[in-house]
Amino acid sequence: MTILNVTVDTSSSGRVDQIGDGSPEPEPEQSPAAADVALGVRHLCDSGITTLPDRYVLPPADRPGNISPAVLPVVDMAALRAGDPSQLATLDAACRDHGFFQVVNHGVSPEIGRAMLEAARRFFFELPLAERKRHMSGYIRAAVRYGTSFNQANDGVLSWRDFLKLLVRDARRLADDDWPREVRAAAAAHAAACQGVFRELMGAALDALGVVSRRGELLEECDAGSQMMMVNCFPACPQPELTLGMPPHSDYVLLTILLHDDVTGLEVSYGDGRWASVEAAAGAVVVNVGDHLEILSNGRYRSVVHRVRVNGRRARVSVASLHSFAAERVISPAAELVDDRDRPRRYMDTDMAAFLDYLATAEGKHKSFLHSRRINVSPSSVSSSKDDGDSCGCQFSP
Ligand SMILES: O=C(O)CCC(=O)C(=O)O
Ligand SMILES: [Fe+2]
Repeated sequence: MTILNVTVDTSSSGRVDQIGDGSPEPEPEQSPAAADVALGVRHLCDSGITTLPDRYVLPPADRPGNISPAVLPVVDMAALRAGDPSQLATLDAACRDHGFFQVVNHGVSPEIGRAMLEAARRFFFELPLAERKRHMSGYIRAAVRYGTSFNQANDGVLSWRDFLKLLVRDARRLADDDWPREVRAAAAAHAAACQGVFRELMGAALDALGVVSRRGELLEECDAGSQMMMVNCFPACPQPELTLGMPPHSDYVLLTILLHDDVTGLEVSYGDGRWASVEAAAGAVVVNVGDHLEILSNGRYRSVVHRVRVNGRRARVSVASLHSFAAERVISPAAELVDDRDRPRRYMDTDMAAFLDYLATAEGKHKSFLHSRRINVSPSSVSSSKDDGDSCGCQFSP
């Protein structure tokens, strides 16, 4: 996988770490409080705050409330590899009805994930600010970017999150010299493992969708596509009930492979205002469908809105590996999934320019990009009655 001449880094929806949100260094005229905010939540915690600064306080309607656990479908990768048709049906249903699922028997050594999380913790919690700051950058194509919140330049309310973005520039030489040396080896091993899982799941998803004519070509595009790892840090928060670690968003990619520690926090939307918390079996990998796969599948698969809740007692660390085609590629519904009779085309062509245009005008509305690409079709002309037009919603009832 090589990402050359990429104008904009591919990332998940709504984030501008890839677009450049101005200098994260505090401006000289900023008040000390503003400067602290720009340096991230990890730094705010070190400064000894006991209440949540106003910039992080969400309006009551957007605060996290009571939720129940989500029951994520389980996809057995070993059975998929063995060509078990019922497992392909399980994957198909998971992408269609849930958008999130857990993968077991993926073949990735648990040591790789453990080492990645340990390296992330060392980076965020052991490195002094002066060291971490060296990786702060406003340069949009930086292979490394240390930042805070979600879309720091546009966020009306900031998110209780710091992150380290690691762009994979060359899949054959993963240990990028620009990546912080504290995480380099662990991140390279983890990135390679995620690529393998992504490739296998995409092959199976294309089979399940019946995308046969261009299957090989599309998988080659996956191999030559984009990968970015977002290493997220959600420190323990003084008033967790007033804020979020990540606001509601969907991921602007084909698939996201998610690794997190034993602290819960990820929540998925039912699409009707209710949320469910994601818990995966030990050793399982959590995977979610992104906007590009929803479009490629012409709405058969769902890119589900999710968010992260923070915790009053324990810090949480997660690593999202975001995978798609090359960043400059136009994404359209697959030809096999569109016809003039009962499967009208449901999405406009989408590219990075459309995404950036949307972001520039959509302050805070991280979750609506996909909706802006939808073509309204009358329900009577759609064969699948499953999709009620709200692509955010999913089914997680036990
Ligand atoms: O921390 C998590 O569990 C989710 C992170 C996430 O949604 C993302 O990085 O896009
Ligand atoms: Fe996400």
